[in-house]
Amino acid sequence: MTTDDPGRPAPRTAPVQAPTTAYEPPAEPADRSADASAQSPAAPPDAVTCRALHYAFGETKAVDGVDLSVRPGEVFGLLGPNGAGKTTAIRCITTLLPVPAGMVRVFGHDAARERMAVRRLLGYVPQQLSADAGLTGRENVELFARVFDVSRRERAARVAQALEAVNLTEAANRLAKTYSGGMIRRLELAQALVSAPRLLMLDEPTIGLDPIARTTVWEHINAVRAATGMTVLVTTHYMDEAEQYCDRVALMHRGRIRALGTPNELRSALRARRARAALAPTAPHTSPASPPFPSTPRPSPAAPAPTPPFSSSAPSPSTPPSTPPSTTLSSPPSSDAEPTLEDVFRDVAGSGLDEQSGDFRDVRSTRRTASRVG
Ligand SMILES: Nc1ncnc2c1ncn2[C@@H]1O[C@H](COP(=O)(O)OP(=O)(O)OP(=O)(O)O)[C@@H](O)[C@H]1O
Repeated sequence: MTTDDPGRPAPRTAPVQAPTTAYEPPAEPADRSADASAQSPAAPPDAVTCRALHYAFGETKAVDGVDLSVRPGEVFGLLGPNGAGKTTAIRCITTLLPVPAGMVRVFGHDAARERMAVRRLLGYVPQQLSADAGLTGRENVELFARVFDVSRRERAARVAQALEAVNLTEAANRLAKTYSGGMIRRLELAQALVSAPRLLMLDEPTIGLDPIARTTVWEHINAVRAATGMTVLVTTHYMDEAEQYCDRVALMHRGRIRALGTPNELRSALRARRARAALAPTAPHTSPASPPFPSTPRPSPAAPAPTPPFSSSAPSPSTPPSTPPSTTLSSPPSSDAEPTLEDVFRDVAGSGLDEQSGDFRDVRSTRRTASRVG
């Protein structure tokens, strides 16, 4: 592990830098480490390597051939609409869902063959509530310390450190049921941190929180990361969070990764595609070179918490799907505006995003998560 100055904000750039090519559809992700065998034997292993990862629930292909590598020390964001397969991928990496040998490695350990070794390296904050409302904050963290086999000698100090890291020392002796949504998320973070993980996995860590609580959660994540060099793998619906806090992101849709790179690389690649499209001869729009749909409106400032851009496109019985504007390649809509990450997503995911993202189960589970912390 590397040690940085804990007082300094975490760097936006991953400590381990290797040239990355932003993905351009329809090719496979161009990330240099998508192929683990490309790493030299002497190179330190990636924090996470997935090779052709797939997982199905019956007929539903939740994850459908994902190749990605998360580098040690980076904050890696897995983005996508409801039902994209983010949680399933995360659960495969945590070993909670079984996968065949060779598909997932965590710091070089195979998730199928070395399950316990993988688990010892992980801290995991699931979408579902993992804190016990009837216990105090401290008791909740102590419970996790025991479950994760923190030695009895170290336990009290580690629990105190974890609570301190998320600014819950003062509230530690209160029952968790008296905590606000933001405090519960921070408590869950303390639970995950108590085992001093090398890889922290967070599934929608800020869903349902107000903007201030969201920022606070991220500040704590970043402070711990800066102090310990831990790697963070996070799923989120919030594009703005990904832009601000993630070194690299993978955009996931229908079980597959559609784009992978730094937010800047992905935006630049879209800018270049739009420029090429603008130079091309006029033709009816059939390619994903320009966004087929107008951008999702930004959430209303009056809303208690920002609406995830993706969930607003979930199917609704009363809202018909938006109609694509008729457009040509020589006049892509908003081609001169600076593209956002959401534009990139719409570009690579195409028209399926609005109409078919997330079924009832997916939307319901997101809403449940949001309401239980809200
Ligand atoms: N336990 C399950 N049984 C059956 N199907 C499931 C189960 N869990 C997930 N799925 C399906 O697998 C697909 C991927 O779901 P997953 O929860 O991984 O997506 P997600 O991107 O994490 O979505 P969300 O943002 O809503 O959490 C969806 O079609 C979902 O309905």
